[in-house]
Parts: sequence; C-alpha cells; structure tokens
Amino acid sequence: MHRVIEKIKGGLVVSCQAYPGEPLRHPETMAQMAMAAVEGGAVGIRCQGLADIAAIKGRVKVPVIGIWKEGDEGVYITPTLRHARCCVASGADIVALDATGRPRPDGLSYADTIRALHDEGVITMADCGSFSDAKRAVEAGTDIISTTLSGYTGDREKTDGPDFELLVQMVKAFPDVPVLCEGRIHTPDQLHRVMECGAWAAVVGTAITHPTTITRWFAASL
Ligand SMILES: CC(=O)N[C@H](C=O)[C@@H](O)[C@H](O)[C@H](O)COP(=O)(O)O
Repeated sequence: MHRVIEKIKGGLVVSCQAYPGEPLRHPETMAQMAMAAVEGGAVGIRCQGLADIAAIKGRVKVPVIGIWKEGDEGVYITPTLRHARCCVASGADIVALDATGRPRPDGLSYADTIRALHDEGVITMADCGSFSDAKRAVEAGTDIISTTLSGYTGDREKTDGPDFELLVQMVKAFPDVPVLCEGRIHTPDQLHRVMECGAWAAVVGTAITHPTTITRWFAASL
C-alpha cells in the first residue's frame, strides 16, 4: 500500500471545486478553501484543474487528489492519458479518472490508460458509476476505487444521499482495494454511516465548499 493512500485512511477528503463562470473560480480562492478545510480536519484535498492543483499543492501538506475536467458530458473527468499526466506534473499525489467503459477522447481504453500511468509510478483513483466500472478498474490495477460517478452515468439511480448500496457492494467484492465514497454526502451522519459501511475514506465537496448550493438549500426552505 502506498504511503499516500495510508495517509487518508479513515478520514475526510474535502473536494474544493468551483465551476466555470462561478464567482469563486480562482486558484488562490480554492487554495484558501483547501487550507480552511485542512484546518477543520481534512486529511486530503480533491481539486480540479492544473492551476488549482498547483496552487493547492503549494499550500497544504495533506495528499492532493487531482483531476482535470474537460466538458461536462461523456468522459469529462481526466478524460485522457495526457490530462492525467498533466495533473501529475502540476503536483497531484493521486490522479482520479473516469473509469467508465465509455469511449475516451484519445481512443485508449481505461486499462491502457492505467497501465501507462502505473509504468510511470502514478497512483490512480477510479471514479466509478457502477459496480461493473469498479470491477473494470480493479482488473486494470487501479489503486483506489470510488463511487464518484454513481447517479451521473445513467447506470444507477441518483440517490438523495450517497450511494450506500454501491459502496457496500464494492467493499464486499474488493476487500483488498481501498474504496472511497464520494458524491452527495451532505451531513455528518451520512459520513458516519459511510465509514461504518467500510469506506477507506470519504470525499465531501458541495456540502463544505460550494456556498451557492448550500445557500440554495437554505433559501428553498423559505
Ligand atoms: C459527478 C461529478 O462530476 N463529480 C465531481 C467530481 O469531482 C464534483 O462535481 C463533485 O463535487 C465531487 O465528486 C464531490 O461530490 P459532492 O459535491 O456531491 O460532495
């Protein structure tokens, strides 16, 4: 087991992302957000885009999970080998990639991509939308598997909270692979339950670092 994966065991990873056109979309702002999350107890940071990865890596000591999103449909989370390599060059300790079987823009399969990255010593995390994605990812030798894309690929229903069912399936089927739960963890109680289900660690984004959505949750109750 890589030391960097051991470091996030049992902990909360905070995803610091602002979307195109949003007021907080600035690397320095995301770096400040990441530092604030670490002060609150985050054991790792997940972040998007080369500038944000570089800014955050320079400011926090915890492991940084880097992604580079391009577009918002099909395979958009670190869609190609080139995107993954750029995340590493920007300072990511772990690179997360779309692990679905959908066609990738560079024509490589997920397994080809992981093979190349492993040859280069890169630690990888598979963003899965279904159990078969997780199986593909484990067979490809991915270091970490995660529920990140559950509810977003058409394979599984978008649950209100995290996809506990998929999490438990993954934990049971792959006891030797660290399984992260990511996506729609909105409360400390949900986080607690996720860890009870056997997650290696959990990633929380929106509920901690997306004030526009949090404001909407409150505003909707008026
Ligand atoms: C589906 C997709 O593109 N997920 C993205 C992955 O990086 C982010 O938009 C999410 O914020 C992240 O996964 C954390 O999840 P949540 O914000 O629900 O806590």
